[in-house]
Amino acid sequence: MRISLSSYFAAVFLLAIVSLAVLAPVLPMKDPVVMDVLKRFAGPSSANWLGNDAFGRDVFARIVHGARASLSVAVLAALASAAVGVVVGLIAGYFRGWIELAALRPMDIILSFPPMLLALLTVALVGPGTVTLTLLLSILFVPTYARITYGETLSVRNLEYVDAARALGHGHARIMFRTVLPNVAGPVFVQFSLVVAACIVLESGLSFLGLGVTPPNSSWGLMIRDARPHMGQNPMGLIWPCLALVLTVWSVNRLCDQLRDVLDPRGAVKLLPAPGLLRRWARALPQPERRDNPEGRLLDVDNISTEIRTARGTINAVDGVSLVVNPGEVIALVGESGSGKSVTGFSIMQLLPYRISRVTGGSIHYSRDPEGHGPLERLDRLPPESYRQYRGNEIAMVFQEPMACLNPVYTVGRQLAEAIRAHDACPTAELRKRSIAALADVGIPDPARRIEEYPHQLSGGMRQRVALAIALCGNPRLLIADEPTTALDVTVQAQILELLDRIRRERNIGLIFITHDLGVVAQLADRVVVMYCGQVVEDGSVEEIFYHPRHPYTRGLLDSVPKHGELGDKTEKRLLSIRGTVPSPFDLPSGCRYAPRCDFARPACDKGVPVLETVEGRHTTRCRRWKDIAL
Ligand SMILES: Nc1ncnc2c1ncn2[C@@H]1O[C@H](COP(=O)(O)OP(=O)(O)OP(=O)(O)O)[C@@H](O)[C@H]1O
Repeated sequence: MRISLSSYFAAVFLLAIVSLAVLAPVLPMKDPVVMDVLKRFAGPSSANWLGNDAFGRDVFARIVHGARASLSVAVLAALASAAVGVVVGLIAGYFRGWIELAALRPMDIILSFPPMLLALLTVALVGPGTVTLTLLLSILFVPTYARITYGETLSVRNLEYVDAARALGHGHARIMFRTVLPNVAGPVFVQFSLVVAACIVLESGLSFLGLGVTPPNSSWGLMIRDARPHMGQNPMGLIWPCLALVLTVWSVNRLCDQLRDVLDPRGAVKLLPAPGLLRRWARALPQPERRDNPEGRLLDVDNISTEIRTARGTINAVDGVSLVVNPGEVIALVGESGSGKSVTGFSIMQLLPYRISRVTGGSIHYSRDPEGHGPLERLDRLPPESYRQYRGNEIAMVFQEPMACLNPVYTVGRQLAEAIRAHDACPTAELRKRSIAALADVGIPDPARRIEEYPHQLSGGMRQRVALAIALCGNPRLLIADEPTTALDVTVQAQILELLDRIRRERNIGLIFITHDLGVVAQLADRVVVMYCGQVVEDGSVEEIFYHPRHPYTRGLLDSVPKHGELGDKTEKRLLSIRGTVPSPFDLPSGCRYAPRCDFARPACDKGVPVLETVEGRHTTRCRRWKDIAL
């Protein structure tokens, strides 16, 4: 990134003025308060570089000491207000609800007062002085930071990389400060420059009015106040403090603007350390209910329903879904867009859209025993803090769009290191080695170089491999992959599928593969669960689903797949599409939800929702007519 010449100038000017201000007491300078009436309005000389003011005081010394007062008040106030405002904005935007209300209302109250009026009132009541001024300015500018951070947090909090951080089992504080904050830091930096500038101007204004820094101390506002009555006689007395003021304000703005560009997205802001305490606390939280696991299942989702509240009303995005995953087994969850596949995955991961959705019924059990047959633990009743023990460590998730779920401001190495550290206390010296090994494991060439790169420097396929490497850092035994290949081209798609298959076999991971592409399913899955309008309409082995479908919707999906030799002659015919469209979740048919689009529907199909009937073994269908129709 190119740094402009004006930024260099701003940096040099600020460095000079700040150094002078800090070192003022030890520099061999004139005393800024000592008067010499004989030198009244004397011009610049080798002894007095910028001349003398109306009381014969050295103007250069007063400018430097004025910088000390103006800058310390402004920077301290801007930092204090930033510290409070950013935390308030983050908490309000991240948690929302009543916390949002409680955090933001006081901000609105402060904002409703014009700053100058409030400053005048307070200083008039408390009395002028540097400490009062700093405190006052700090309070005045908290709301501006809070509102900016709040707005930015709202736009970031639902992005996939925040979900991915949750999926890794990170706590709220860690997500807020290490995932969300770096992504909202840009506007906060710009705001910091504006607040410093505004504080310098306000301090000068109040000192000019005699309500800020008090004589004999020096400040730029006081200098302007002293020079104003003599501006005809000695215009330079006014120009020097004004010039110092303008150049400082401009330099701060310029520099913060450039800093924002440097830090986002190709730099990293160092933030709070990992809250290990929260992790330890999570281990002491309520433990799940247990039940026997004679069949050795890894995951047993039984009849879960999930509702989502929208502006138009509440929808049952998932309605009585059951599925079972055994260790090392691949379950493909297929169906058209909006059939509830992702919501099923999010329900298992407890990553449903915050506050607007919840699992309303059914149960989700998971076995932590790597040997199988260990007890099944009930996850759906666990409080979120307890559930975090499972996310990342036991159950991980990869998402459709890797660019959106990788944090754009961190290098690949740092994101891997975070993921590794989230699961075990890996020593810093080993982190790099383990990050490189994790990348090599997902087939990334030259991993030592790649860990130094940012997500935008990688191809789509590589990003997905990185996302997978991050998801695997906690050695999960169940992986939910939500359309991980949809955003990739066909060749890369095939490579990612091969990779998933290899990793699954090597680690005996159970995989729920969410897709709308039956072609992909044939390559990877052991079983297929077909979903339509939030319900499972057919569940069977790959052979049963591909060669002996027992639901007309499954047949329709199969007919929509482009010709694939390995699927047998049934698909080697003209490409068909299912007529009609998926019904709106607000207006679902009262009987079989597929009936309006089904070529085999009879009037009886509209009466009551059909139940899942067993065809044979674990093969089930939600079609009343499966015995009568030839598919
Ligand atoms: N955050 C949300 N707010 C409102 N409705 C939602 C939200 N997320 C999902 N839905 C609704 O829930 C239903 C199921 O959505 P879901 O994303 O699970 O479908 P899907 O089968 O995964 O589709 P796709 O293949 O397009 O991802 C849809 O009707 C969808 O509109």
